[in-house]
Amino acid sequence: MTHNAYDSIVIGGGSAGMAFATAAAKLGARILVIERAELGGTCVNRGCVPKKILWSAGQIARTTRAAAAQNIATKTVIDYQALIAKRDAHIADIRDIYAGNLDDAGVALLRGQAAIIDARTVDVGDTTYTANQIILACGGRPAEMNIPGAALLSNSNDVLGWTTRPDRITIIGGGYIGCEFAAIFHALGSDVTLIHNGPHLLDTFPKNLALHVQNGLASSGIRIRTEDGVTAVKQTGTSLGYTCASGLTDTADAVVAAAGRTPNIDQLGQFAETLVVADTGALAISDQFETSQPGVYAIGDIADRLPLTPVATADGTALAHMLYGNGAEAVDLDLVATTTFVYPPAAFVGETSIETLRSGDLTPLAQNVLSDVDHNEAFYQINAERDILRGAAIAAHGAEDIIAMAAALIAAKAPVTSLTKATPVHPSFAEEYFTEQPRRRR
Ligand SMILES: Cc1cc2nc3c(=O)[nH]c(=O)nc-3n(C[C@H](O)[C@H](O)[C@H](O)COP(=O)(O)OP(=O)(O)OC[C@H]3O[C@@H](n4cnc5c(N)ncnc54)[C@H](O)[C@@H]3O)c2cc1C
Ligand SMILES: NC(=O)c1ccc[n+]([C@@H]2O[C@H](COP(=O)([O-])OP(=O)(O)OC[C@H]3O[C@@H](n4cnc5c(N)ncnc54)[C@H](O)[C@@H]3O)[C@@H](O)[C@H]2O)c1
Repeated sequence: MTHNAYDSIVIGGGSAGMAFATAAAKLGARILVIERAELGGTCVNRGCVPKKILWSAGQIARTTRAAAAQNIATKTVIDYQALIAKRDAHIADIRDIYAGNLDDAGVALLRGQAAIIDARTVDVGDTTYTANQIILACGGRPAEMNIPGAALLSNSNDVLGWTTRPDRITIIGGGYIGCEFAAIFHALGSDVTLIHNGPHLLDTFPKNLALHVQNGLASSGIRIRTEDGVTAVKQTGTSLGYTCASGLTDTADAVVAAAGRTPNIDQLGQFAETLVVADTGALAISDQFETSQPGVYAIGDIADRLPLTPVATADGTALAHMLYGNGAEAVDLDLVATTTFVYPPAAFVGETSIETLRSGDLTPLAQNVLSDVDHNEAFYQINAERDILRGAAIAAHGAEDIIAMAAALIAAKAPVTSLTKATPVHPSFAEEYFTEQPRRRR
């Protein structure tokens, strides 16, 4: 049977697909979304949302532990099962809201695994659907590791599905996911080892910020092994035994692979093999999100952009306006703020390898009374070019919010002097770099 009632077929109901579909439908287009699993995709079900809820619980555990160490509170132990139940109920609500949003916008939703037949045709099971454009918003999945015993490894999907917390966890890969899981599970009470193949963690972050995070994780009690990797895993009684390239052997209750992600291009049928792939492994696209096949577009993690939710969402919305509205521009990747949710969170935006106006480690006055027993110092770096703000890196409580303000100043090409014109709050972290830094420079 063939259905031909659509302007665009969207494969994938995650952040990118949802944003495109609702925006395009509101512009009057007839849209079909095909989703094989839960609406909301990675971010809602297996990424940002469940992770940030665990991170928040870890924050509570750390703060109360610090307060208990200073004899001003009793220690709090997080009930992991209750936390997971509450988290999953919250996620189910988000999925319902997403289904309602599609319905309200008049988007048709089909559950199933889609395969592209040609630039206008998609099959789901025995049924064929055609449209003027096909939008690939299929996201990615955890990269598999090709080592003996790989089947014993957990990936980020498994970790965020855990209903009990392992006591001893080893994590392979010191990128966003590895650092976040290490910080969160250590905060919740697990013994954590983090093994990374590069010279330092977070190799896509400004080096000073990455080293600050690494020192913080290490001084909180996480064992970090750089320039190493896991070469084999095996079952050893009730634990897992593993061997490293360096020759080290150890055991853990869970060994987690956090060694990158693979775009879901290979699950779309033979036609997808004709699409040109960029060096990153994601689909090469034009400024208008078109792949190498005219009429086939790619947005979100499957496209060669930045694999972050706000980029997926903004690109989805932009493509809808390009195809059905008055046009739009893709977001400027140089102005995307990003954060790794460790303690405190570490964020950066813009150009951080040019002239550093000032940078340093701080123990903010505002936090002294309740500073954690382990490492909890803040870090900041402000970069400028010819007295125009160009970049910022911050590790501090609230960095994920502060960095958005820095991004706005940088987008506005604000002069460095704008930092001194406004007066920040006291006591606060902001006063340390908003006020003192430019004044000291003069
Ligand atoms: C553990 C973790 C934590 C993260 N934390 C953050 C964070 O804090 N902040 C941030 O900005 N980003 C974070 N990310 C990244 C963020 O989740 C992704 O960038 C974002 O979800 C990408 O959205 P997407 O729509 O491109 O893909 P997805 O959300 O993966 O959606 C793709 C959808 O397509 C469906 N699909 C795939 N193939 C087919 C097919 N053939 N047929 C039908 N359906 C198909 C999938 O089931 C899926 O639902 C995190 C990622 C992970 C893994
Ligand atoms: N807070 C956030 O915004 C957030 C959180 C999680 C994920 N994400 C997104 O998801 C993407 C994927 O995250 P990720 O952490 O899986 O990937 P990543 O690419 O950020 O980090 C993976 C790291 O693992 C290391 N590695 C690879 N193979 C290894 C091996 N065999 N042994 C030891 N180390 C190895 C790599 O050097 C790399 O630094 C990120 O790039 C990011 O865009 C964002």
